[in-house]
Order: sequence, then C-alpha cells, then structure tokens
Amino acid sequence: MDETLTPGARRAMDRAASRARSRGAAAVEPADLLAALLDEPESRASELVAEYGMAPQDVREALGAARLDEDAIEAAGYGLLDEPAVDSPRSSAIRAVVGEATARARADGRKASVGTEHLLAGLVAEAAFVLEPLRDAGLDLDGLRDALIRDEAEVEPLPPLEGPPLDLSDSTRTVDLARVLDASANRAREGLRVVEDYARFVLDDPGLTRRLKEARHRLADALRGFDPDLLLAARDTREDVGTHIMTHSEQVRENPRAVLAANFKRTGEALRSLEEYGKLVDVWLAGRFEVLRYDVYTLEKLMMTAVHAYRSLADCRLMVLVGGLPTLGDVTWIVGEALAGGADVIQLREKGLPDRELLTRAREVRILTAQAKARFILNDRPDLARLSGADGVHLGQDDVTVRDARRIVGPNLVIGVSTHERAQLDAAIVSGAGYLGVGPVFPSATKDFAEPELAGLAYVRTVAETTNLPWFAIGGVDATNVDRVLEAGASRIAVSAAVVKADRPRAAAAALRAALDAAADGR
Ligand SMILES: Cc1ncc(COP(=O)(O)OP(=O)(O)O)c(N)n1
Ligand SMILES: Cc1ncsc1CCOP(=O)(O)O
Ligand SMILES: [Mg+2]
Repeated sequence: MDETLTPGARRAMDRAASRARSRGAAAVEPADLLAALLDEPESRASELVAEYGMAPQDVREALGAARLDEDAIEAAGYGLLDEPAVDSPRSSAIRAVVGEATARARADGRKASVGTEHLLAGLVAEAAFVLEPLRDAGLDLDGLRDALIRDEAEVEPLPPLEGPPLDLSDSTRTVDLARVLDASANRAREGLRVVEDYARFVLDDPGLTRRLKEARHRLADALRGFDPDLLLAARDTREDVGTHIMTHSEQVRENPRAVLAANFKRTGEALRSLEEYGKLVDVWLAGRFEVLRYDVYTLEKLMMTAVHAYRSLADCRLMVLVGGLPTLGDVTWIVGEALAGGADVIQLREKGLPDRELLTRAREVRILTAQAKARFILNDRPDLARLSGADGVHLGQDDVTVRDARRIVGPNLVIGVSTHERAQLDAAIVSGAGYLGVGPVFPSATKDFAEPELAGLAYVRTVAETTNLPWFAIGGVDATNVDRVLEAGASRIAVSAAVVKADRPRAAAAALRAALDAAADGR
C-alpha cells in the first residue's frame, strides 16, 4: 500500500487489522476500521463523531464492539504493532475506503498524509452502512456526512492548476486536449446517469441507486480539477467528426440490459480517457479517475449480478426447504406436495448424508423441480449444486465464500447468502450474492438459535428498505405469522417445518402461497 498515513491513522489501521485477525476474518473490513478509529478518543475522527452527537464509549456500545483488548490480542499471538496493518489483507470495501481517504487527503492539500478524519470520510463515502447503527443511537450521521463530504454544490473548486497545460491561448494542442477531456467528461457523466436510471427505475434498488449517485458525485468532484470554462470553450460538437459516425451496434439495443451493459462500457472507456489524457494535466487528478474507473467496474459486477438474480428469481415467492428425511421416496413425495401447493423454489438441505447419496437426492429434486418449472437450490455444497444441475446454491456465514463458490459453480448459477444483520447484508451484496436469506425472523423448529441470535421483524424492515435484490425471510415462518412478515416488507419467504411437518403439506404450502400472492396483488 502506498498511502502515507499520519501516526494516528497508522495506529488505527494496525488496530483494525488486529481486530480482523482476532475475529478470525481473512481481511480487514470497514467495521474493523470504524471500531479501531474510535478506540482512540483523542483522534480527530473520535472528536468529529463526538461533535456530531456520540461519545466514543457510546459508539462502542452501539456497535457492539468492545474496546480492543490489546493484551488479549497479543496473548493470542496477534502483535498489535509488530505486524503493521498495511501488510494485512484488505477487503475490497476497505480498499475503496482507503482510496477515498487518500483522495480526500490529497484534496485537502494534495501532498498531505491520510489522517483519521480522512479515514472516517472514506468510511462515510464508501461504507456508510457501518455507521448506520450509530444513527439510531444518536449520531447525526447526515451532519457528519455534510461536514466530511461536502455536497456537489458546496465543494469549493480545487485551486487553479499550476502551469500552462490547459491555457488555451498557449497552443492548439492544448485546445485539442481540452476537447478530449470535455468529450470524455460528458460521456462519463451521461453513462453513469443511464446506469443510475436502470438501478432506480428498472431494478428499483435503493442501495445500488445510492452507490451510483455517489459515484456520479465523485466524478463531478474530480472533474472540478479541470477548468470548466476552458473545456466549454474548446467544445465544438458541430465540427466533431465522431458525431456523424455511428456503428450498427451503437444504434441497436436488444433490451434494457444491453443498454445497461453498453453504458457501463461507455463510462469505463470515458474514465480511462480522462485518466490517460488527464495525466498530461495533473497526475494526481488522473489517479482520481483511475479510482473511479475501478469503482465503476465493481458497480458493473454488482448490477449485472442483480439483473441475473432478478431474472432467475423475480417471480419466485415461496421457497420450501426439505431434508433430513429417511428415504429418497420421502423426499420425492414431500417435494411433489410442496410444488403442488405452490412452492416455486425447493431447497435441499441435508446435513449428514454421504456425498453420493446427497447427489442422488439432488438429481432427483432437480428433475422434479424442472418438471414443475420451479427452481432448485442446494444448500451448502457448490460442487454438488453444479453436478446436479441445480439453479443455485445457498451459503451461510460459515460456508465457503461467494467468491470461492463462484469458482466452482461458474457464471450461471445463482448464489444465495444467509444474513442476520445489516453488516452481513451489505457484505453479501458487495460479494455478489444473487439472493439473500433474511432471518431468523422467529424461533425455528428446524434450526436452533439462541434468543439473541434472532434477527426479528426489525431486520426484515431494514432489508426491505435497503435492497431490491431477491430476498427470502426465513426462520419459524408459518401460516400464523406470515402476515406480520409480509407487513414488515417481505415479499418472499423460505419455510421448512410449516410445510414439511404439516399434516397436509400441500394445503400448508397453498395457504402460504395464497398469503404471498394476496400481498403481492395489494402492493
Ligand atoms: C434461504 C435460506 N436462508 C438461510 C439459510 C441458512 O443457511 P446457513 O446459515 O448456512 O445454515 P444451514 O441451512 O446451512 O444450516 C438457508 N439454508 N436458506
Ligand atoms: C435453515 C434456517 N436458517 C435460518 S432459519 C432456518 C430454518 C428454517 O426452517 P423453519 O421454517 O422450520 O424455521
Ligand atoms: Mg449452510
């Protein structure tokens, strides 16, 4: 890593790495950094958070993060200061946070090093979800955001560029450069707007829309590094030879997805152009377009995953989990009943079967679901999901990661991820999950949870406000409580006992299906 950290920021990064290691995580995550930043009450980040309504000790309580027990961590073999965090693996989210912090430090004085306030600004800009729990506990998050990340309209223009590169009176070559930059800036702005419209109006997804809007604002911020008057003066659209050249592929778009793909491509290309030609103006400024380009690639992946997931699960509402049954015949019967009652996804969840037997059952369920035009998800096992021709695989927080599962299942299978809290939700979305398990909502007869592990209806409401990726409320859902789950914002449920252990599974599935359909009709 090449960012220059102030001593306070370095200590925070080190503590974040220690926190990540002590909880057994493979990489440092934004939540580690937030807790680490606020471990030191005299840091600028802590002062800022205090200014906006929260004392550091209240923050720790709200985050559920104890003060870092440095002795315990060292005793466990994770030296705090002898293993600097800069060498620790960082998640893509934390890299984005540090990238943003670096850009902000530079914006403050270009050569200034990254301080704790910049890291906090990076978190607010790139991983605001980790601060959300603090809002309920009294933090004026919007005020803090405004203070750290000034709004597009309020951002002061960067100081005028030194030297002559964009002085139009200087030479025709600089006019040409300004024309390139102006055209690329417009392309990037327009491309981002088109993809934002897709997230907003086609996917109806608040989380993706917010991320794209933030990217658009960061683009506007970076473009202030060029003098807008110079770019405008250089614009000569009528004489632009390129405006008359239109290829067939530019004129034809097969469907909205093709519009999306083309505009992501266009945005990436325009950012590359800004970056390359920007180097002739200011290397640091060029770096900001590079960071943005990587962000856009990530967003493209998230959007395309979401589009794929919507397509494969859009109409699915009732997932029934089957498993733990004595014979293949029992599985065949219960799956048939669930499908006849209106289940449109069957998840095979077997915990103790030998692999060969599990694969046989998975193949049987694949055939039955295909006949009923329903989806088939296999729990826990990407390898057998692929071999059985399943539509997807479901992974919990302790199962293999989405990234590793994707290596096994290839590009087409949907990967679902269990989430029990907001941080897991955000991480699952960023990891490329195609759908989400949301729960446990109520105590379950199928899987044991201690009372504090229940995510409850409050979490269902949070998810409903956050994402439009397909998600299934799960855990103890049955005919007696399904209406409360639907009122909390769910439109899909995953159940086991309510169907599998019912006296009349088909009727039980049909009753749940009717409740889901009625709620969908009423929306
Ligand atoms: C739709 C759905 N949501 C959550 C789960 C639970 O997955 P996991 O946490 O991995 O637990 P097990 O099911 O493996 O015991 C699920 N299976 N499906
Ligand atoms: C696997 C799992 N994960 C969270 S709750 C649950 C069990 C769902 O079954 P039931 O509907 O019987 O509670
Ligand atoms: Mg699992």
